[in-house]
Amino acid sequence: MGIEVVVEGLTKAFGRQTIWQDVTLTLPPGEISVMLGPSGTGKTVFLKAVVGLLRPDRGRVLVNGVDMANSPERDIFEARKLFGLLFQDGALFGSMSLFDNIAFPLREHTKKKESEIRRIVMERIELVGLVGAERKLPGEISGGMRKRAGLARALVLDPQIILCDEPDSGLDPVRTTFLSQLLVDLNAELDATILIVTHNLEIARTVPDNMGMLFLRRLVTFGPREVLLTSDEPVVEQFLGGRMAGPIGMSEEKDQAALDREALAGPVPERAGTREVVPQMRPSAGLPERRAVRRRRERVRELLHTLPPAARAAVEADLRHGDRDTAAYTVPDGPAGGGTTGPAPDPARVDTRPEAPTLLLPRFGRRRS
Ligand SMILES: Nc1ncnc2c1ncn2[C@@H]1O[C@H](COP(=O)(O)OP(=O)(O)OP(=O)(O)O)[C@@H](O)[C@H]1O
Repeated sequence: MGIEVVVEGLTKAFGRQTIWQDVTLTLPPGEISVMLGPSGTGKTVFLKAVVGLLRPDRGRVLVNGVDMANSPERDIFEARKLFGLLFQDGALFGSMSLFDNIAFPLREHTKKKESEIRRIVMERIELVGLVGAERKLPGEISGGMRKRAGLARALVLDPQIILCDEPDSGLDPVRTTFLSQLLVDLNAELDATILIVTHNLEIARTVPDNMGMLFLRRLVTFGPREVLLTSDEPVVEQFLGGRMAGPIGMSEEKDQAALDREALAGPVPERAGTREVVPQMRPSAGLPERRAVRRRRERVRELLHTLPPAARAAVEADLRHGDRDTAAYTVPDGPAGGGTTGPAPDPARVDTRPEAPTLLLPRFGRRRS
């Protein structure tokens, strides 16, 4: 099972610019979490702090007993081997073949023989569906293939924690869905803890177990996906609805005068479906169910009494369906979840989840005995 990541009171500034402060959250082991936030709110800086590539000014990041924020560099370096990192652009070396790029961490960090390296690299290449492309240079393949190569490289050291920085950037919606499916499938196979930083609402709505959002130098919320997806925080509603009205401005937050002008113009109608808890993506046919799902149900059951009403209703709907399915649940009309537990989910909606595509990346598409 993946490893829990505990972040406590994390604060980071560059000179006089505070990026975020007092960020506290726990990434539950083996679960998938997503961190949202408008551009420039410090999501990448957060990932770098988690993996110990940037030292925060205050706070701790506990991974397997190592504080990634304050330990000696030697200990951080060792603990970093637990991580797989997928950077925005795949961060591949342009002059190296995909094979050599993917082999790089093994050659750098292990003393494995070339034959063993070849076995591992080819296994990961198959896993992400790049068989046949291993001799190509990064410049000779598409952006989506580069992402998958980056992911293969992130997987060669058998990470127990996978951090993905905007895995969707530069991908079309179809490739983004394939990549989402790949991440869910990897989680089903590896049971690794995964944190994805993204702006992509489709990924945010369908992939994670937990969601958080950074805005205005603080963590607005972090918890079970139902909390953020039903939240009535203005910044969350604006972000999920992709609206102009709200506290997020073109470059940063809006000033009070702009907010006052908006208020005078009257309430903005909510876009349909904005606060809907849509079904979570499931592993491809032939793969095991994600072990995290059952663990999360037990965990969230304990949290139920602490959740806002709309989130509680959505979680209850999910629990009612147990292992059979994940129910779609729409927040009832009315202010802030209406203080009501809401209607039971419409059974007709339960099966609206798109079937897992059968023609997937080779590994996931192949028949299993
Ligand atoms: N090494 C650094 N030195 C100084 N400032 C930095 C450094 N790294 C990041 N920043 C600043 O930190 C802020 C947050 O950057 P970051 O890249 O984490 O944002 P982000 O939320 O990931 O944005 P995007 O969604 O656009 O990728 C930015 O203002 C950036 O200029």
